[in-house]
Amino acid sequence: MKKINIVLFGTGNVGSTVINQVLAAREKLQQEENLELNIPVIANSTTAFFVKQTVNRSWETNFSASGFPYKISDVIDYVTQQGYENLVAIDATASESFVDHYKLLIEQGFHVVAANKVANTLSSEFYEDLRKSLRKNGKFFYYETNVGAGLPIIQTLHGLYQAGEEITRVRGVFSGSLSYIFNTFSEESKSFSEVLTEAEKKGLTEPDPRVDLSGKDVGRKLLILARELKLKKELSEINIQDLVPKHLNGKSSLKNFQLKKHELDGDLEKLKADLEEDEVIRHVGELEIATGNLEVKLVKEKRTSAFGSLKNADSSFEIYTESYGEQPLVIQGAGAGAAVTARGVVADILRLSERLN
Ligand SMILES: NC(=O)c1ccc[n+]([C@@H]2O[C@H](COP(=O)([O-])OP(=O)(O)OC[C@H]3O[C@@H](n4cnc5c(N)ncnc54)[C@H](O)[C@@H]3O)[C@@H](O)[C@H]2O)c1
Ligand SMILES: N[C@@H](CCO)C(=O)O
Repeated sequence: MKKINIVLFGTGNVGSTVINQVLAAREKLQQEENLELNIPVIANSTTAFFVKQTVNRSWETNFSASGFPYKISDVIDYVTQQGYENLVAIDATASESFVDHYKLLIEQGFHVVAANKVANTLSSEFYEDLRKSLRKNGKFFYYETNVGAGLPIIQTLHGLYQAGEEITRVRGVFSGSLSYIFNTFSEESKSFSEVLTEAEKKGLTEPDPRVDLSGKDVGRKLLILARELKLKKELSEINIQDLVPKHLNGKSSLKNFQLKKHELDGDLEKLKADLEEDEVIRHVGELEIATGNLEVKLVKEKRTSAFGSLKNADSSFEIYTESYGEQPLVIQGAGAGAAVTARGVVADILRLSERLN
């Protein structure tokens, strides 16, 4: 039986769902694939919980009762003492600083699966350095959920690129959160801030929704795709329409933003009032390969158009290539949400496990 040992960082919406999905799939994987997925360590920003083999369905209670403050070195020492094989670190945090541990984890024997987009969107130098470290240590890095949550965007684009296909343009509603927000705001007579609160409660937004509203999250996704296509780009080079007023971002706290988010309502109400009867607002990202132009913006779309008819938290990605010609390859479906994202993380773990002994 092949054994995979998962160390999961981030027990929020996505991370906790990953644990539950792995536990639910364990028996079937053992019987059908001869594969044993264990989760001996789970950790959030302050607390870790270690067990000998794997956490069980009472993990939340056990984590609260027996978790303890930890440092990353405690986790490494523990898995080393236990002699675990096939170690996989899952980054289900949204942390800007957790990625500083990747190199150490890789050097200490971990493969990495990340829902967190930060590692792929820091400087090109960090990006290349991380890949050098993976090659040097014979480790793998999977991050399909970085773009389109559970949708197979990165693997599709990567496969086309590797196969020699000329990709000319990628255009899409990249953000599941903003899709939900603008789909709902365009249709219903609720204020923008009310709809935003709804999206937050449904676990569709980033932990800090300003990361979505500022366009940074979609900017990150564009950058990740651009880098898959070997374009040398930085986040600062993307033209991003920012929906958050300056005084509510930057040094201003998340708490202050939550108190004052109704200040966004005026501008967005005005945009909505300017729509024709057959139009809706959509948040799109565009990547033009020939010019290297990456752009994130709000647009007006006809209700009947491909993007105009999107529902719920659906994302839609149009990939224009030489062989597909005028009609792009389209990938569409829920672009945010804990269940679909966690499923994408579990699928990454399984793809990774196929490459391990
Ligand atoms: N929610 C979605 O639809 C979706 C889709 C695709 C990708 N993602 C990505 O998944 C990640 C998690 O999103 P979420 O909605 O579950 O967030 P969340 O806020 O619900 O959970 C984040 C978790 O990370 C933990 N954490 C923070 N800093 C940490 C650190 N330094 N070390 C260990 N743990 C730390 C927190 O304690 C918390 O448990 C984000 O990077 C997000 O961009 C989310
Ligand atoms: N906030 C993100 C979650 C998935 O990364 C989105 O809307 O797409």
